Amino acid sequence: MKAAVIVFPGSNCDRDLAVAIREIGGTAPTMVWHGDSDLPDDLGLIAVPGGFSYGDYLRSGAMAARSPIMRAVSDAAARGVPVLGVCNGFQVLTEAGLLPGALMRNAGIDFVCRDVALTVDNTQSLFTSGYDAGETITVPVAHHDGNYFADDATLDRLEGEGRVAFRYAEGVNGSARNIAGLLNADGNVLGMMPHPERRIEAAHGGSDGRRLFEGLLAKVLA
Ligand SMILES: NC(=O)CC[C@H](N)C(=O)O
Repeated sequence: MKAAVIVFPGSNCDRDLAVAIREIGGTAPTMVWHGDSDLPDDLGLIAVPGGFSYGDYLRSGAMAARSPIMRAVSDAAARGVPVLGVCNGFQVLTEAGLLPGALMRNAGIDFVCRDVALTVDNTQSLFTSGYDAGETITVPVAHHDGNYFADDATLDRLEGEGRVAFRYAEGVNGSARNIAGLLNADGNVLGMMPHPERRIEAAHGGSDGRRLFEGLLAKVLA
């Protein structure tokens, strides 16, 4: 199986994701332009990268969610193909309706760019099996629209279904219930604001993000 990384005008973490997938999964992903209509066959993973797609105009991720390739991404997700959205990728996936809720402007208004502590809430998922239950990891964030919102009934349901993958150990951006990463109902789509691809080797200051790719890629690229 192969991986694909979707590239939008304004993506800036597409190469970082590609490097993580190539170095940890052993195979370079196919880079797929947003204007394409089709994805490669036999995909084991679709990665939607961070950045400022379409300059974050209208709302972060709103225009990218309506680009031609996202129809193919939605169809693939519905067939069970794993989809990982990081930062702007998470915003794109919520705007595309693949994940519930919305990512609003950070409560403190400012862009937040720093390492944050995350608790791994669900270690049973496809994406988080590389972590130990209750573990706290350190991964960087860099965003101005990371303030996750959903109504209380939705939040209760998401928590009850074990769909909160990662939580901020302390407040970062005003996110409801400190949600930093969220799974879809079938568990094959993960959106997360922190950047695991920016924490995969000692030169990055640590490798807590690496285990997400190790756990995930061993399964989906086999
Ligand atoms: N690093 C990123 O992906 C930035 C995400 C987004 N455009 C924001 O600033 O909220």
